[in-house]
Amino acid sequence: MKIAVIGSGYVGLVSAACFAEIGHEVISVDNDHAKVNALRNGEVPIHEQFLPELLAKHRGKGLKFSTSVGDATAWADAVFITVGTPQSATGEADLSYVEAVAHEIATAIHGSKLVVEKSTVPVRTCEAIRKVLQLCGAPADLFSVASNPEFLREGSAVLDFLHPDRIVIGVDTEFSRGLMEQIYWPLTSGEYYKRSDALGAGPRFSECAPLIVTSPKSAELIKHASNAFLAMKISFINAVANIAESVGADIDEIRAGIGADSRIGNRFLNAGVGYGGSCFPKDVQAFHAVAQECGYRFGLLNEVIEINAEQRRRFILKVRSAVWTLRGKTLAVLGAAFKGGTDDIRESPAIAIVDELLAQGSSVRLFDPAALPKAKAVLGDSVQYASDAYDAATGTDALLILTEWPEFAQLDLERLRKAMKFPIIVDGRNLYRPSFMAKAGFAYHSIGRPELAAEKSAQGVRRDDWIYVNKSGAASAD
Ligand SMILES: NC(=O)c1ccc[n+]([C@@H]2O[C@H](COP(=O)([O-])OP(=O)(O)OC[C@H]3O[C@@H](n4cnc5c(N)ncnc54)[C@H](O)[C@@H]3O)[C@@H](O)[C@H]2O)c1
Ligand SMILES: O=c1ccn([C@@H]2O[C@H](COP(=O)(O)OP(=O)(O)O[C@H]3O[C@H](CO)[C@@H](O)[C@H](O)[C@H]3O)[C@@H](O)[C@H]2O)c(=O)[nH]1
Repeated sequence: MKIAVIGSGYVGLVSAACFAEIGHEVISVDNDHAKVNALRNGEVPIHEQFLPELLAKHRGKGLKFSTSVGDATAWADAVFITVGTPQSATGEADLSYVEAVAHEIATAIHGSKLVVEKSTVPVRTCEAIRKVLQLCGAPADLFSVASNPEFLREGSAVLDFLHPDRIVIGVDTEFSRGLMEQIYWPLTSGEYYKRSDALGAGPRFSECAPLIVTSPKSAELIKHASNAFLAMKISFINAVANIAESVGADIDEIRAGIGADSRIGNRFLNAGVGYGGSCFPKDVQAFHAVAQECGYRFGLLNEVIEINAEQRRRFILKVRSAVWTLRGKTLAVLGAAFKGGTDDIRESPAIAIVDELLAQGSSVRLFDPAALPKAKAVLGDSVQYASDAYDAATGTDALLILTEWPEFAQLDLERLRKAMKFPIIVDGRNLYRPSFMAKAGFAYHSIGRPELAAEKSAQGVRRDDWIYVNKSGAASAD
């Protein structure tokens, strides 16, 4: 099958590489000429596991790059739209990029064509795309429009694409259903997983990817509802963590107790500084706007958003409690990305927290394994950039963990403690057990878990005298 993928960002590039991996001929298109040139020259614009390997394997063979939507559309059987749908000033999704691409596609529809909407969009966007294509002169009998929402997560995008929990196709013609089924057949039949070079094959994954066939409108709603539900899970556990914190209970124990109920499950119940990224914040807002437009007041989503915002504010107060006053303090910050495994800082809680710490008079020494170049682009020289976690910790009053990178959960604590002026850690991702950290000589503060005094006598532990551990989670006076 010949597939054009319009937009070579996180979703477009990963989808294009994976479509090539499962045997299709693919053109990945972007209107950013520098990006396309870089891709042609073998550069990989984003940090994503297995993406460099897939690009190297298929570049110039099953996978080509272009800046022309028209040429790629004219050549392809199916054209996937994967451009951004950012949040507009009023909360709803800004569909101007999708619309612009639809205009370009329309002019190149001369033979039978399937247009597939893969960006995250409000319900009825497929309908709108169909109208735009017709208005721009594409003959109605030559094309179909389908919805195929994408559920990949950054950091594990390639494996998520190749081993999905489900593939959702929203179709309303036999033609579009047939083509979509053909495109995903290597995954839904399990043929891909039998290949000796299949990525990520093994007992962790099922033998065939489940296919869910719906109407385009249902598919569009499935995507928004999925993201809103996952965001709700995170806000829910964060709210429970705040209650646990106020009474000295332990959110880890609570999560295990809740998650053992198979109707609930324990995934996506990690308390922390709240969700970020390019999807949840904008998609919860956009879904709320969709509900409003349908005449339904979806107040639950407002609460999800508010709890998430509150979580960042509470974290700042927690840091302030731990170091007494933020003014004049030097803080090590581990993590800039919105989550571990990615260099993406869009809507990152870490960046928002760093901004607030700076505003309240602290200095920051920042380290992230992948996101420093992107962090530099927004933070400039307002912070110092460290070469690793220990460099970041050197001479600091406290260390904050803001991103759940696996390597931040395996730090050499003795080395860290020696590097710091005072052994204080405020962990916004609950990466360590409090009892373990107390034994390692740290005043360790985390989210929704009991605070234990440092056990070892170490330089700076005398500070425990004035470290104010406020059980209600409220701020101490500055
Ligand atoms: N990032 C994720 O993890 C993820 C996962 C699932 C769904 N989504 C959704 O997928 C969509 C894309 O997200 P993303 O993170 O890949 O965005 P992105 O910003 O990383 O990439 C979008 C790309 O589209 C290109 N583009 C914009 N207009 C274009 C045009 N007219 N012609 C050609 N290229 C054009 C941009 O240059 C950019 O490279 C969004 O709707 C998002 O909500 C994202
Ligand atoms: O228990 C958890 C799980 C996640 N997070 C945070 O939630 C945010 C989002 O994480 P994640 O969902 O793993 O990353 P994304 O790459 O944004 O993926 C989400 O958004 C994508 C875009 O729509 C969807 O395709 C995915 O299915 C959906 O998981 C990050 O800030 C995480 O730190 C938590 O705080 N606690």
